Amino acid sequence: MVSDQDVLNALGTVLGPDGKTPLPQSGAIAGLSIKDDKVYLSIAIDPQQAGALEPMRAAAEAVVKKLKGVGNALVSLTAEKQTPPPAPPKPQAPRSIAIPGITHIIAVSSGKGGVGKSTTSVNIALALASLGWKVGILDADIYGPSLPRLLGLKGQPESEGRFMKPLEAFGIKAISIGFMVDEEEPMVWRGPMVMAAVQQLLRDVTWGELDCLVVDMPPGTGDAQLTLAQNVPLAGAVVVSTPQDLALIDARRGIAMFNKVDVPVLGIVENMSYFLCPHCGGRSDIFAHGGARAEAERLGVPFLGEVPLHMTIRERADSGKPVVVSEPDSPYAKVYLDIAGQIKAMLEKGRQRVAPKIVIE
Ligand SMILES: Nc1ncnc2c1ncn2[C@@H]1O[C@H](COP(=O)(O)OP(=O)(O)OP(=O)(O)O)[C@@H](O)[C@H]1O
Repeated sequence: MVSDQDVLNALGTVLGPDGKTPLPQSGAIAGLSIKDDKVYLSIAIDPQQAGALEPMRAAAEAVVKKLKGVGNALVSLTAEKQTPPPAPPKPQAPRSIAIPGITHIIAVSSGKGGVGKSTTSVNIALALASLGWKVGILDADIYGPSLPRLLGLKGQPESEGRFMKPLEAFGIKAISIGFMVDEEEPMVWRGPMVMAAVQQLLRDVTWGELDCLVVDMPPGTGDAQLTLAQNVPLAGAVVVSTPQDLALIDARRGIAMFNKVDVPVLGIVENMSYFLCPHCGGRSDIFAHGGARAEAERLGVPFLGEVPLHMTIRERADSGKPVVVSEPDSPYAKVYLDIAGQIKAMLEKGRQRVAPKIVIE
């Protein structure tokens, strides 16, 4: 069967809407899905240009159809509506196709880097597993894939035909975008490229049956993050922030991004909320903790919990044995278990994603 990468390689010979940049790098690929031998591709364009860009659409369809293993290809031009429709919102079919076997997919995101998003993702994933769920984690952090380090994983995933077998640690399945790129090779990721790589990690991996797949998103709210939030069939998103005002401004942007694409925000986690001294156990509110709780209240999203800044959390995370599994009875593990419990309850209650409004021209 043909892969997303094969399709993108073939599309490299077709110029995108500006007539200069190859389609995969043009930023215009809005969606790609492959079902058996059928390829569905959508290209985002300015609706005014629908007629002029028909030859581009036809050329893209032709090159994909020519690929070995492709029985049929359907390429469509799409455009997000420029002016909001006055009609009341109606539930729509989800734009992104669900992944068979996976019940819920959640994103863990942060408005900026370095706030402890990956540490939080891994501990939440492990906490969900210890609450009895079958869990997977997908590290989509293009700027610094850290899952292998956090879970103490070594080696590459084995392939099973055209599928990749996820690695396993502490009972959860794990795959990282780090496996798809050469670390030595600098590369500029565009939103659609991230999406193509993530689609591959979502769909070409033998995840099996999962109650929840946790996606560790790239930090920030740019093009790559927006494309991901829009195209992965997310049941919800968790936003991680530190308590400083600046981080909270970024967290607010993150929440706005998910609101824009109608992904429900399951809540905010305040990481490095307060400092717990490893010697005397005393607590210091270094960054004037509590900002994220206030922000969550202001924005009307749930506040999931405060994770202290503590040596043990860092040491355990950085040595590949996160606190939730290495010190399950510690107060730090309890914080993550409590957060995971709230997430699990919300997902079980079935807060459904409402898909963004898309117009097919
Ligand atoms: N609550 C915490 N207490 C102590 N150290 C922490 C805590 N959370 C994260 N850290 C440490 O902070 C560093 C950055 O964390 P992490 O890699 O999870 O951040 P990130 O937001 O995913 O970063 P990036 O966006 O750059 O990938 C790591 O060394 C991690 O161990």
